[in-house]
Amino acid sequence: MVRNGKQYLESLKDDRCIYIHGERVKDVTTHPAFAGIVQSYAKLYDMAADPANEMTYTTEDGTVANKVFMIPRSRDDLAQRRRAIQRWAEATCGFAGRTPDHVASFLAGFSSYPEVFGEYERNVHNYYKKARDEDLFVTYVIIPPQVDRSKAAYEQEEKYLPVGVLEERKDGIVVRGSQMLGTSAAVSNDLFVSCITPLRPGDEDYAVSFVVPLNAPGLKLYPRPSYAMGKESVFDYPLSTQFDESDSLMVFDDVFVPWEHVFVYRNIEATRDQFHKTPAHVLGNNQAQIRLCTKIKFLIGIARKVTAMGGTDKFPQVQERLGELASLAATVEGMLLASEYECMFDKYGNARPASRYLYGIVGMQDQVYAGVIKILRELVGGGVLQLPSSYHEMVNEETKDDIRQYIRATGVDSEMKIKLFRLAWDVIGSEFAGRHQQYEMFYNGAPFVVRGHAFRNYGYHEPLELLERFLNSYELPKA
Ligand SMILES: Cc1cc2nc3c(=O)[nH]c(=O)nc-3n(C[C@H](O)[C@H](O)[C@H](O)COP(=O)(O)OP(=O)(O)OC[C@H]3O[C@@H](n4cnc5c(N)ncnc54)[C@H](O)[C@@H]3O)c2cc1C
Repeated sequence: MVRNGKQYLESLKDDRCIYIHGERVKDVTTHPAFAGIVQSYAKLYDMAADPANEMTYTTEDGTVANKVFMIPRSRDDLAQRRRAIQRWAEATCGFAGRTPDHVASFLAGFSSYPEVFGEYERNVHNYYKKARDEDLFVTYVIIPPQVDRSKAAYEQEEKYLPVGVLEERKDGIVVRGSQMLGTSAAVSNDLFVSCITPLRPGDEDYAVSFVVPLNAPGLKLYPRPSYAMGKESVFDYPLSTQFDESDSLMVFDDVFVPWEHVFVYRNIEATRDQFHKTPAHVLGNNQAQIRLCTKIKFLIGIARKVTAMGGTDKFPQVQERLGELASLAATVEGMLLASEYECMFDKYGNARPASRYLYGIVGMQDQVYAGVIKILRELVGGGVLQLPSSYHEMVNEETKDDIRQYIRATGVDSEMKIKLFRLAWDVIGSEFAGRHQQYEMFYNGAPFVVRGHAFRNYGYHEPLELLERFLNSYELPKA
């Protein structure tokens, strides 16, 4: 089954426990902090449910599901999956990072490589099929809260700061503690919980993975401030109002998890292997790179239009900067397509995007995004700040003529100019924009972590062979 937007909205009315700006949220679908993103996600579900968008496929079990849940078995599967993910990314201009396709990719990866989960393998399969066939929106928290990064989980000053096993029961486990940083968790159905940072011997109580519904008793969400709230119009803040996914600290106040929702239990090796031995991490990162590629294209569109509007694109220096943007965008897209073209097949027949190219771009992502923003900032100049404080000045009889007269571009009316420059500000300067710079730098791990992926996945045999061949081609001269 593929849900539509209305079904998604209904599924969120479940009395989940969210505290924001001093109050407990009664209905996440109508609360001003979340209503914008909920509507945006509802549109994604409507898109997927519309056959014209070709986002569904028939599963190995004969059911019909969204392609974002697909286990790719060929290069063509990867391409089909990419096109489905790209449709969603285009609908949010790449500004929604934790759309349902992200964790759907992880779940597909888990289910496609069962041996890692040992006795819990059936739970993984069953849950994957449930999420796929009920079209569930699953998000994740896989990072312990920031307390003391120099210590192992078991060495922290209290036992249940990161989430860990409090009690084992006949019918399941009880967990206590917290985890960062649930992007979109407030507006999803289920939460996958685990730990992707390295665990050490002694950390067994934290070496778990499981899923819980967002309304599980004892589960509490503390989102950061909303960037949508207080923004009166989409015109003034087109991204903040529509795509603020929210990020929440998740608190597990003795949450019960039935055994059928446990994937890994007190097993350090399996906690690590679920991400890196299965295709989960590559598929999740492949989704993230498809989104990034779309986002950068969108930003380049803004740069191109801003410079054309101001006539600056006629200057060679500006063309050089646009060329720099073009190179960055083409590098991201090229690496994405190369990872698909050079995909590898594991022993279960899963098609995995080639890690050299995938992690090559993952390792540069913070620099690429920061580079694009820097150039865009340079190209828009102070134009983003010579705008009136809100759309009111554009419609108020007393002020609208001044605005129309002085905020303009050759051949472009003031409404179009302000619309574009407002959008540019929401990309480079608003709180929403700042959060996105933090997001692209950290959502996948700190920069030293992502560059570690690039280091481990490059495959140095080829350059070393090249080097050896050359070194062996000459010798020490005889005396
Ligand atoms: C906007 C946003 C959304 C996010 N969404 C999610 C989500 O949905 N789910 C989820 O699970 N996580 C999410 N995260 C969390 C993300 O995974 C973490 O931010 C990331 O793993 C890095 O952890 P940290 O932020 O605690 O940084 P830290 O690990 O504390 O690192 C901060 C800095 O300290 C230094 N440092 C720390 N440790 C070391 C070390 N061992 N060696 C050298 N230097 C070190 C580095 O300079 C590093 O950049 C999100 C983060 C952001 C910013």
